[in-house]
Amino acid sequence: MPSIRAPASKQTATLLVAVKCRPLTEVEQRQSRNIIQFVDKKNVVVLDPDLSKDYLDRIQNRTKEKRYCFDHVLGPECTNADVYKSVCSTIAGVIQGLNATVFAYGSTGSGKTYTMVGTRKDPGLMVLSLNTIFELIKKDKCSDKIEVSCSYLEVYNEVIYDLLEKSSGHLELREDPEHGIVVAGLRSIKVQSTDRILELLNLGNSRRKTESTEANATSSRSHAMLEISVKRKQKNQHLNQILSGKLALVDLAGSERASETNSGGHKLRDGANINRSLLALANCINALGKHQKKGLAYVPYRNSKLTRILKDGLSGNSQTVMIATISPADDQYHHTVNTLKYADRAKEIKTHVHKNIGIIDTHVADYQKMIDNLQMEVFHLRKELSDKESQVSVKPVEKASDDEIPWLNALSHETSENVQERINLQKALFELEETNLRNRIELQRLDDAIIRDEVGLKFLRTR
Ligand SMILES: Nc1ncnc2c1ncn2[C@@H]1O[C@H](COP(=O)(O)OP(=O)(O)OP(=O)(O)O)[C@@H](O)[C@H]1O
Repeated sequence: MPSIRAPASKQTATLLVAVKCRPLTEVEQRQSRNIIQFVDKKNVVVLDPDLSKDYLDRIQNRTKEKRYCFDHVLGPECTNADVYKSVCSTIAGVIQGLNATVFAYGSTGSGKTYTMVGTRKDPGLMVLSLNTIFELIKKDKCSDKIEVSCSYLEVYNEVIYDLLEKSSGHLELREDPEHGIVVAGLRSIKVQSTDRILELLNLGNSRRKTESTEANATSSRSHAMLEISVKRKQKNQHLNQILSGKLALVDLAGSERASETNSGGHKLRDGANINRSLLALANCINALGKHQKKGLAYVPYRNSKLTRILKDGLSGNSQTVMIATISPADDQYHHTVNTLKYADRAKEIKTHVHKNIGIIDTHVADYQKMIDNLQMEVFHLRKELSDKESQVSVKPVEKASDDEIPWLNALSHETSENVQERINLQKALFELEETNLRNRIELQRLDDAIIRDEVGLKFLRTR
């Protein structure tokens, strides 16, 4: 396993928020009115669904009309490829060791699954980002070894299931000191092409819990997360480095009111759990939004499995995109405004992005060998440096006669070359000493770990 080093540099990123409004469905076209107006590519207006309000109400601010501004707003005519274009800048970093999270948030039937998974004719963000990752890997010119693997999970009724396992049991979350929150026992499958991931994606989707509700014929009753992890093994003269980037694509279940979905029994319980985790997510978004405005605030990540899984995407090491999906129908006014209210708060959220750089486990003996080689190199460089220095001070100049001038010119040229070479050697020496020092620290760390293990073993044996 690679050990993750402290990041070299962190960059603060702001959560990117895009709003996608789906078209009216056939039924809605007959029964509902469109209340969404797109002012431009960033501004959207939700009209008051009450048509009886007149001009006077409007100018006296008595209407429920609301105006919002986001990074991108996309109307019903936009395809998933258009949505993808506006958020794809976050995806490319994944093959360079950065983390990215894309999640769709919105009420039941607003188009989350359509945006994330899509259809054959209009593939969703999961498929489009996978295409990008494999295209980038194909175009990559360096000789690094790149490995792609994927996992797919769902959170249903506050229990985590592996969608890539036929009869997955309940999985638990574990806090790992190096990798943060991990799902213990989740299957991660190595893949070599988009087609293979699509196969796994379809398989996972077929296992996902869906129900027909009054609000949506194929309503997702669980939150699903597809995670693509890209490991790039870099080899240089002295170090075996590994860059590991992750892309998490999340299709949340829809928030809903029991009365609207006309549910009872287990459907009612599903709904309550879905709402509970979405409420926890909304509370985290609220707290994080305040946190940016007024200083530190408590963020209740631990209130649901969903928020614990999304913790990194919401405030940790990740470039994050929120796609807020809305319906244009007037009877969805409250849901639409609610979704846009949270999306508006999410604009304030900041994350801290840095590359995940690890060192591939190297045996202690290999480190010793590396240190020996580096010490030999340092010795040779020192010797070369002192030889050059003695050469420069060989011939004292007394008086320059005419026939000595070419010789003096040559000497001056040689001196400046020697000085340059000395500088280069000095630089190389510094670099080698630095690498040497890093290796010693790693060696010390490994020694400490061995001692700790031995003490642990002794303790166990004496019990
Ligand atoms: N951009 C779109 N273009 C055409 N149809 C769409 C679009 N977005 C959504 N739809 C249609 O709207 C309906 C609901 O969409 P979808 O199932 O994606 O909603 P959802 O938000 O995932 O709902 P739930 O939370 O209940 O799972 C579907 O019939 C889907 O085909």
